[in-house]
Amino acid sequence: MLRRYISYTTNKFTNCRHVSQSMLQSTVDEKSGIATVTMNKPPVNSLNLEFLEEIITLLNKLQKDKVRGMILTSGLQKVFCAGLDIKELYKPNPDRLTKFWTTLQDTWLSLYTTSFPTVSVINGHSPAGGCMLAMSCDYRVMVGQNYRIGFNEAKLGIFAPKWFQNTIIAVIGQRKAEVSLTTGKMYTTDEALQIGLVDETCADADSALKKGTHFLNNFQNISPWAYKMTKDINRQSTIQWLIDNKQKDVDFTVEYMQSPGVQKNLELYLQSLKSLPPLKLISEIN
Ligand SMILES: CCCCCC/C=C\CC(=O)SCCNC(=O)CCNC(=O)[C@H](O)C(C)(C)COP(=O)(O)OP(=O)(O)OC[C@H]1O[C@@H](n2cnc3c(N)ncnc32)[C@H](O)[C@@H]1OP(=O)(O)O
Repeated sequence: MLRRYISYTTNKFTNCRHVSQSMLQSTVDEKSGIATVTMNKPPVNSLNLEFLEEIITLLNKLQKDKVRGMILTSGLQKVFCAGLDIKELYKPNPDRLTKFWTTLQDTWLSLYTTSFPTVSVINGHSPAGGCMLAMSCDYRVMVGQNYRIGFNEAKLGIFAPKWFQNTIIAVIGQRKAEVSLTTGKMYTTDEALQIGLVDETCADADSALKKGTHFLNNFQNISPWAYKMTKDINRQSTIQWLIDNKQKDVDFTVEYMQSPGVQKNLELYLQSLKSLPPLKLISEIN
């Protein structure tokens, strides 16, 4: 098993504090208080149990450190996040799947309710759970024209649970969310901007980071308390639904995922991941 470690260092030349875990790197700019969190779990930043646990640990640490904002991005070449690790869902061990799904719920609750503003800089493909990660931030900047983003769960023969769907509805509205989720369409950068899945686009990652920082600078003169209260009230019904239905959601998912039909669909999808040439899959599923 990989040894996990956390180290903290301060770089006196850049005035940045670095936090490094095995799959996440975080740098806090001392002057602005903005943390840049880079996901680095090759090959595709898929969300497995251990990765989700690291995300929660880091979010708690950033909260404790009272950062003023966070930019979430990827250190990989062409993938922001490939969504849930399909290996957690295919032929699952029920105990691990229970822990995985509970941790996914907790990750979402932590990210969706942060006391500081958050931006995702989407510098690569971002399907399903990857798109959900981006949607759970307050603002999204997508880089370049080569990547796809969207909710392709239906293409895997599965569906997004209510709290996933409500998060999307809050961003793009009921009608667009329904079309997006039922068709499983993966959007180009321009299409994503057009339907409001992302707030801004730009040519390269550096400019996207600048745009993200620019958005976070809006909060320099906003009381953190006013920010947090406003966000909580705005997101309250979706958050409360999950808090009230956590166990029911876990029980349903664990049972549903183990059903033969779902397992067959996942098997076929995993095969297609192996057999299609690189990047063909994501364009095939448009
Ligand atoms: C009540 C039920 C509730 C269910 C709720 C479900 C909610 C969310 C579901 C999900 O998030 S499911 C995951 C959806 N994700 C995808 O469909 C992405 C599939 N992947 C791709 O399209 C491509 O891999 C990519 C992301 C565009 C990257 O392409 P690239 O050419 O760079 O890399 P590949 O060669 O395709 O992949 C490398 C390596 O990674 C494996 N892999 C890719 N995605 C995943 C994944 N999501 N989980 C696990 N593993 C993944 C892929 O199989 C390759 O493995 P190897 O062949 O190297 O072993």
